[in-house]
Amino acid sequence: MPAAPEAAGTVFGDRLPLAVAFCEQLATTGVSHGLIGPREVPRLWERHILNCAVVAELIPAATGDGGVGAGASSGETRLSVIDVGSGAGLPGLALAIARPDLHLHLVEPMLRRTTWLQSVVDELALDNVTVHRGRAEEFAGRLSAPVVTARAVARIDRLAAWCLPLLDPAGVLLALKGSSAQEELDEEAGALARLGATSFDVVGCGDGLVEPATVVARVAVSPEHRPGVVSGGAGAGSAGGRARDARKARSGKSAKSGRAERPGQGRRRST
Ligand SMILES: C[S@@+](CC[C@H](N)C(=O)[O-])C[C@H]1O[C@@H](n2cnc3c(N)ncnc32)[C@H](O)[C@@H]1O
Repeated sequence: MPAAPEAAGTVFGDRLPLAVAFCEQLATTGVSHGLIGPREVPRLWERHILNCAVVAELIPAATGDGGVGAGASSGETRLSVIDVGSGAGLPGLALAIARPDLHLHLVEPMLRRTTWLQSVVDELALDNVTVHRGRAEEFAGRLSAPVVTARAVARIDRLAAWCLPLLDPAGVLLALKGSSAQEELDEEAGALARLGATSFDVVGCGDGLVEPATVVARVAVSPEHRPGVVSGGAGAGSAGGRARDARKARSGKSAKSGRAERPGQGRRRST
């Protein structure tokens, strides 16, 4: 197992032993259960654990009033975050370890993966994580939070169609992306607006901690946004969306109708 770099101490503080235990799980059972490739083991810290944990910079501190999603337990004072397509717990478990003031809801459809995720949660005795088995779309109206995260799950238009219905009013989707982030946002600006996004931008995280910086596509919804409402459709208005709509039409299924509002779009880029 690779040794924890110095930055890990800065990011995880007194929870570093939990991060080391997570790294151990990834390097052993994560590989043997097929959740992470063996070639990733030497770079687990830099490319995966730290790269994900630094996204905590973009998540506000819990205010004490809960910020609790529809699916979260009552009485919860931690800020809820939904991680869609958690896979091997990235970024969900890395964030839960770095930020005990958050409650992470890990949404993952594959049984093999949710079983592994739950075993890691139990092994590390994390009391701020709930594992949910299912596709993000199935949780619209059942689970919501002020922040939704996702890494390597889908292109931004499809991801927004799945994730924006999980956002509370004025909530934000943080999609960990590579260098394609700005291009994807530019290409899917219309689709994002139809899906209810009011602004989007690209931000870099982990300055001085990870190299290169983690690139995040940030998509926000308005204070009037209603959780559970699925507007537009995956890739509505995009070439991919039109192709999917055409396939649905040919197969006799109707494409989802869209709210055709076009709110203002932010395009600030900072790194
Ligand atoms: C390439 S993996 C990425 C896993 C992890 N986020 C990471 O960065 O290592 C994509 C994950 O998204 C999950 N996934 C695919 N479609 C999904 C959906 N509609 N809702 C939730 N998860 C989904 C897959 O099961 C898979 O675990």
